[in-house]
Amino acid sequence: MKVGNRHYRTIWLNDDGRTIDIIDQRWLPHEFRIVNLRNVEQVAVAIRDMWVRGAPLIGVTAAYGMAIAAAEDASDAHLEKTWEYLNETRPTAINLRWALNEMLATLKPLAEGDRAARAYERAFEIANEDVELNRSIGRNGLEVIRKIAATKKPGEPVNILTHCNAGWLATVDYGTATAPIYLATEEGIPVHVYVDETRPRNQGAQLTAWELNGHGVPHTLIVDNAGGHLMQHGEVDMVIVGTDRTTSRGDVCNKIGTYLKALAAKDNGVPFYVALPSPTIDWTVDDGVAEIPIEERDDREVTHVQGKTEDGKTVSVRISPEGTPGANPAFDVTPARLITGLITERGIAVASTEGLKALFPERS
Ligand SMILES: CSC[C@H]1O[C@H](OP(=O)(O)O)[C@H](O)[C@@H]1O
Repeated sequence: MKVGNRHYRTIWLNDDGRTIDIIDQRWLPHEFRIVNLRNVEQVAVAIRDMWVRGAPLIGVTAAYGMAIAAAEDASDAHLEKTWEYLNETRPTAINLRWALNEMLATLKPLAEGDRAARAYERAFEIANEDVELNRSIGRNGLEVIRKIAATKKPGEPVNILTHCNAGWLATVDYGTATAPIYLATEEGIPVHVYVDETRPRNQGAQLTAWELNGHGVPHTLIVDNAGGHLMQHGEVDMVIVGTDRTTSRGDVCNKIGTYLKALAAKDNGVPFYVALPSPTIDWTVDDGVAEIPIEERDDREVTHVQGKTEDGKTVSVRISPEGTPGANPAFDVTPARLITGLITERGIAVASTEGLKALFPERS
């Protein structure tokens, strides 16, 4: 996506042809920092500590991590050890395991001497596939926005609420939930986005707001707890969010707080859509609440908040008393019954086993 007058992806191969460069998202919106990841350990830290985040981007970063590993030592043992090491970085987004499996399946049939080159090639392919999947999600989601726009008075915007960041920063480019918003804006359909701040890591306030600003999309930052009130007062025409893992029956695991938005949307008759590329579907899992591991992050993310001082320093300050512990589940699961539609690269599926199999018959 364009940042100033330059087009960026969130991750790319460094000119040295071996290491990878990423946008270090911890410093946005105040600083746009690019960092170079030189080895598998640095890739693991970048994923675990959310220098990069977002299910598809986590997967692509891990894929490049496998390529760096293959360049170090292309033996089965080293690749399998790297698989384990990177798979442990974050437990919830299925794209991480999907990408690692994809890389192992690509490399193991090859002679060791051919593995490194193919690994970088495959990682780059996965990155490009992500961009194409997101463009398709954008086109399919645009239909939903167009239909709502047709019910509005001329010039009146389609009011969309989104939670966390499922934008281009969560993927290689375009995003999932934001892709239809970007296409609608480019087509001249008036849209306005309510951006949930998304405590505790504030991906909405710090990342989605930054993205929408950069793309000229009208938006308003709101506290997470305001969404239900806005829906009660007819201020929200639709909700669109991303997902870190969607089950074979359409249960959706996403950033903590998504479930509460879905409940409010159901109670107020507001359409609730989830945008996802098919690698985010975990066909081996049925009941999301019972089966999806929910990442528990450091409670310091709850007891402290990061911001920028007036003199430009990024600081983290405590907001609760010393000694008050925090609980920090990073995701929750929205049951399929609360979801209006799953916007995939192949079209919009009803959130059900049958709905997903209709779009992905090869999974029947
Ligand atoms: C397009 S996936 C985006 C998804 O990932 C985010 O989680 P995190 O920032 O912790 O990686 C959030 O759940 C987004 O909806």
